[in-house]
Amino acid sequence: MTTELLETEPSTATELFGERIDLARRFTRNLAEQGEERGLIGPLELPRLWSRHVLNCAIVAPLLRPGRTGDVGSGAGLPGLVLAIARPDVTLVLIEPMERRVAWLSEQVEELGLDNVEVVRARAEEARLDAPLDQVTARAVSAFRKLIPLTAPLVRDGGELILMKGAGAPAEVDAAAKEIRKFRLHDVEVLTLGEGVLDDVTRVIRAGVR
Ligand SMILES: C[S@@+](CC[C@H](N)C(=O)[O-])C[C@H]1O[C@@H](n2cnc3c(N)ncnc32)[C@H](O)[C@@H]1O
Repeated sequence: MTTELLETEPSTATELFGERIDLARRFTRNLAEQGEERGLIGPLELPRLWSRHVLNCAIVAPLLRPGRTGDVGSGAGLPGLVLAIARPDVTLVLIEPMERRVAWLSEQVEELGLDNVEVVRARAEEARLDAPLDQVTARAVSAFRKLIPLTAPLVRDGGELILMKGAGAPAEVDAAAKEIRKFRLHDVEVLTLGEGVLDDVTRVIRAGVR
């Protein structure tokens, strides 16, 4: 596939990835070259692949604690692979049910030489993990109230959900009152990341898991 339309790398990329910028460039280029034909990104995404996707995910990296973070519904590796590149001190467990997406994720782990990623082919509600996770991320998987039962059971007591959301995040929190109580989430907040840094801010619902 042609990568002529690939967005010029924004200068913020180097700030967000530091010395790991070359890995981020390789991942972005691989996604630009193969993403559309492999059904990972839509045809209109190349001109905004850095700003709307890769950087939008990288801005979340400082929220991760050292330990094991799951990414439910990783798809193309957003945010899971981007976070693994930005945070080599964190192990990312990518939980994705679709075989061809799992194949892509595994290939990228190998190609980029990432030693802090585990790929698990499963639906989140059926995933059998060795140990509870410290945190779980998800992006563009489903509404918060539906994500809670998929993600909270995977997280240890004292861990967190970090769910990437759009402008409707506050309304999603309001709509999830029943699930928040049922799964004993606490300190549920909507964060806005990247103001003045990214073209489009990133919104995150962060919640503690008891
Ligand atoms: C719209 S894609 C988003 C992919 C990626 N997170 C992104 O932001 O580009 C949703 C992904 O969630 C996965 N998915 C759907 N239901 C799931 C479930 N119950 N458990 C884990 N993954 C799921 C799909 O296979 C798909 O890869």
